[in-house]
Amino acid sequence: MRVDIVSIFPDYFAPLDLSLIGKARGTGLLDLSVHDLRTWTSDVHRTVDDTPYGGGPGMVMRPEPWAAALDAVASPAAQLIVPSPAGRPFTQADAHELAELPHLIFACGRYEGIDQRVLDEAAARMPVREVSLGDYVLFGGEVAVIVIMEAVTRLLPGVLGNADSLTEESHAAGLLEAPVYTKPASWRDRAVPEVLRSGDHGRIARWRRTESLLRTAARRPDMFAAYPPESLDKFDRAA
Ligand SMILES: Nc1nc2cc(Br)ccc2s1
Repeated sequence: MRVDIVSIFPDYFAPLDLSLIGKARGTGLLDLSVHDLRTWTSDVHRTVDDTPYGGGPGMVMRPEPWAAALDAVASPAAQLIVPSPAGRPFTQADAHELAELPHLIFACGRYEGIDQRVLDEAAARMPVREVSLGDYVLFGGEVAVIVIMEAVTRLLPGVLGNADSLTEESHAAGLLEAPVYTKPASWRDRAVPEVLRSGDHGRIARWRRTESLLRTAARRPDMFAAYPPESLDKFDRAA
């Protein structure tokens, strides 16, 4: 997968040199380039913003540098991802979709955002997704891109050592993950649920599914309501 990130703060992406994303870059699973938007400015002050038409607070990112940047990094297979508080909610399903794509371009907005014509112009040549990571406002899109890059990269074949982890995790099957435990069997007088130490894999699977359903019902009624009723098995805590 090829990924191009355009930002006025390229140093924000140093974390993408670390851990499994850094390894994916090293092995060639991920071809990631980070670009400074100011590369495509033409004035001595390398200006990327200006005052908003219609008035209002703050500044808006100028279209010209963005148009030149996108022209420079685009490819016929590229899709543009723009984190925005006004975007569609980003979900695990979106992460799976993006993980299948050959080329992602991330545009990191700052200030009050990017001139809308940049997105309109881009949409004439490639799919454009404005995505939100939650109902809050950040200083810019950089942190959101790091989050999306983690969610997507871990789904790329070969990145996670144990691909099985992807089947059990939260949101994988439309449910939240069951609680997890490790040694010691008893810690500060708190014991690991006996079923998990029973060796009875059928019981363990039922217990985990029940815990997932209960957690989802309690913490994410929206997800629980969307869970297909035919998939609901009886709550069997006597697993
Ligand atoms: N939650 C989010 N806030 C912001 C702010 C800016 Br400025 C750009 C992108 C995003 S995504």
